[in-house]
Amino acid sequence: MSDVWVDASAGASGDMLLGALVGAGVPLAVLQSAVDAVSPEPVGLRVEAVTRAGLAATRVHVEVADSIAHRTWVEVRALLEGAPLEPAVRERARTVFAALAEAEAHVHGTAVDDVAFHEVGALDSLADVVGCSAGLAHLLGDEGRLTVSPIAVGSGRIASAHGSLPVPVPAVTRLLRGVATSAGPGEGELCTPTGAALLANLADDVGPQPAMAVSDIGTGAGALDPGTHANVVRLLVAGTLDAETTATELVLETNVDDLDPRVWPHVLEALLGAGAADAWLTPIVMKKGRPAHTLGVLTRPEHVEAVRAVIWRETSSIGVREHAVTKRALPREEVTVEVAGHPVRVKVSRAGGRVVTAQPEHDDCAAVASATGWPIRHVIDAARVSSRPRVEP
Ligand SMILES: O=C([S-])c1cc(C(=O)S)c[n+]([C@@H]2O[C@H](COP(=O)(O)O)[C@@H](O)[C@H]2O)c1
Ligand code: NI
Repeated sequence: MSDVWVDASAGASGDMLLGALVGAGVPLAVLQSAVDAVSPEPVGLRVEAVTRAGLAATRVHVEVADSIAHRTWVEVRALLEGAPLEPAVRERARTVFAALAEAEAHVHGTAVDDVAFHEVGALDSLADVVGCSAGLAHLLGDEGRLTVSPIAVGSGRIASAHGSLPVPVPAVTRLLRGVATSAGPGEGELCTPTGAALLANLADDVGPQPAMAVSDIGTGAGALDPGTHANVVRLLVAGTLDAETTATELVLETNVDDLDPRVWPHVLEALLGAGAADAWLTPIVMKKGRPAHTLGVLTRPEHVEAVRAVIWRETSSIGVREHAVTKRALPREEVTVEVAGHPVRVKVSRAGGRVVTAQPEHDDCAAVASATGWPIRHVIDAARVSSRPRVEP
């Protein structure tokens, strides 16, 4: 299961979306077997690497020898219902064609069941809708969300089965009601009825790219290469974010009331040197009202012998309590930024893909403060601000 974002800022068509899906890593066989399941005649899908205005893109050719120039919505629905398709694929394809039928019926003033698709009813459109439905079902699984950018529709006029049509064509304007659209980067029909029906009906949200750690990118091209802009649709797949980790570690504790307090910093340093994940002191008042300290150490099991040896050697303790604890940790990464020309490491942690902390390394900040004479709190602020564009989605 992955979340997906489609960038339709240069428009979209069924074949462009097929290309973007294959470019993002959906096996061609996933699309081909869904198309084979529905098509009454052989349909071949062929992949070609192309460029559009200097961008490398994937084009999927739909190769058909369709004998029927148009199909009614009732015929298309029967094909979908009779086909051995995964339910998630059938439902998506049915929803998309139902939307196309409703749009056509509205535009031409006919009953939905009487709609006869011309161009959009041919086998290549069936392949576009069913292939895209299968590809998206493959990426999204049960829980993935599909977000689509505002859609470029184009401008001008085109020739169609209805003669010359204004762009966006009437079916597209109907299909994209309520969806953010604009003319976009070039003249002509940038968004076709099939592209519009797929995006408008299969998207969970419309908007800019959501927070995601992108793992795969597909750039899909259709037949048109207008030369004015890269006529492509991009599809970004969210990777699996590093999961929160869970580990069993040990906490060692001992109460000490008779150690020269000046040696504690050395003890803590020696414990960290022996492999402890953390070591700390807590002031306490012990039996008989004596001021004392609890020494606490967190360590992975493989370091417990060495840690215990430091306690025996460096402190006056003659007994420790040891218990296993569950340690849960967020994934973290390190980025290095520059403050006044000096490097400062910043530790970044994420939860559910969102940055929850960005903490500049104190030693680096102290080094910059002493090199520049800046107050250290200003160095810390500057490091945080510099890290922001690098760490926030
Ligand atoms: O096939 C029909 S009835 C049809 C209707 C309309 C309307 O806007 S109404 C437009 N078109 C044009 O056909 C081609 C193919 O569309 P695809 O979605 O199959 O790529 C396209 O240029 C449409 O604008 C067809
Ligand atoms: Ni029409």
